[in-house]
Order: sequence, then C-alpha cells, then structure tokens
Amino acid sequence: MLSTLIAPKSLVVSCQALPHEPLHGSQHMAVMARAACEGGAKGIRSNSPEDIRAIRAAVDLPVIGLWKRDYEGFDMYITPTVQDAVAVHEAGAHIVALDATDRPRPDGLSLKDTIAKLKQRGVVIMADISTYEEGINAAEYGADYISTTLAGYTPYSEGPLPRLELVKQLSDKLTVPVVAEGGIWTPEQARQALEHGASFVVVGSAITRPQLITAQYTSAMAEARESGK
Ligand SMILES: CC(=O)N[C@H](C=O)[C@@H](O)[C@H](O)[C@H](O)COP(=O)(O)O
Repeated sequence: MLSTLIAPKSLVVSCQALPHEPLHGSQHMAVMARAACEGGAKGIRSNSPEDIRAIRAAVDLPVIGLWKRDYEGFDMYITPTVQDAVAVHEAGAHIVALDATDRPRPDGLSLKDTIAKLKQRGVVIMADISTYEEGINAAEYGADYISTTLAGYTPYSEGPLPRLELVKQLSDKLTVPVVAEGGIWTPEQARQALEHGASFVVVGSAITRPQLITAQYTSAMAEARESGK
C-alpha cells in the first residue's frame, strides 16, 4: 500500500520542466518519475496539476505538488494563492508545497491565514522558505514540513548553495521535519544533508535537468581548454 508520508532520511526527486525547458511535458515528467522510482527515490516533487496527475498515474510514490505561476506585480511564484494550492491538492498531491516567505501574496492573504485555510481543508503543507526566521514562522503557523527550497532565491538570501547550515539551525530548533532542498548536486552533499538533520532530501536539477547536467561537463572542460591542459 502506498504510504502518503515520505520515508525518513530518504531521497525525493523533483521532476520539473517549465515550458522553456527541453523536457517540458507531462509524459516526460512521468517517465522521469519512473526512473527515479527505479533508482530508489521515496517521493516525487512535481509542478502543475497536469504533471501531478500524470506522475500519480505512473508511480506509486507520495507526491509533493506545487504550481509555479507568475502573477504580475508579485515576486512569489511557487503556489502563490490558496486557490492554486487547492488545485494542486485536488490533482492528487499528498503534500502541497508553497512559498512561505513574508512577501505579498496575490490573493491578499497573510501566510498565517493561507496555512490556516489550507489546514481546514486537510491539506498537508510544505513551507518553502529562504531564511531561518521564515522557517520558524511557518512552523508556528502550522506547516507540516519546512523546506530550504527558496534559500538563495530571494533577494535577501543570496549566496552559495546548498544551505546545509540552515538545515542544521532549523532542525536543531524545530520538531517539525526540516527538508534539505536546493542546489544539492552530489550524493555526498545529500549524505551531508542528513548529517545536518534533514528529515529527507529533495534533489531536482542534478537528476532531472539534463541540459544543466551537460553544462556542468562542458564548462569544466572549457576551463581545462582555457588553462591549456
Ligand atoms: C527555487 C525554485 O524555484 N525551486 C524549484 C522548486 O520546486 C525547483 O525548480 C527546483 O528544481 C527544486 O527546488 C529542487 O532544487 P534543485 O533543482 O536545486 O535540486
């Protein structure tokens, strides 16, 4: 039977491709999810109701769903409104990930009210945060998971990834599970994330964005060519 919870200390693979990316399309994402499952992933992170439905049909793994949407005049793009979160939930996501920064939300609700409204509907929430304070606040408002997804992606949190120290600070302080996500590129970093207290680890680009994986090789080789070796 499918457990809708993510196994402790496991790997979740994020299978996402936006319209401008070569692998865009639910069929491709469903195949990626099957490959991740074969490799031992214990959950999938997926963008958009359409991809979530395709992935639910393809694999028997818990799905963390989100919906990247641009609202004019607003910076946040990960499941910005309550309505977006409900659509993700109704598409079959077991956990709904949303922007849990303090920035203005397009539906005018506070983060606290957003979480409260979704909890009333029985939605399990992953709070995507960029700083320690945001993690503490989201946990206080009732988020079920705190993920470092947005660290490095807000103007006030810029810096190198992955943010394993942030994982450690939050997991030392909170009882709610803390998830290491964002910029994890090697198995060694994923292992270190667990040592820093991560409840589980989400890896995306390093597994499912071949154009970025290819670029890591081509840029390393260009460096060698330029240094003449
Ligand atoms: C910042 C943002 O929009 N992150 C998105 C969140 O869903 C995805 O594009 C990332 O792939 C995901 O967080 C996993 O991270 P990484 O691909 O670095 O392993």
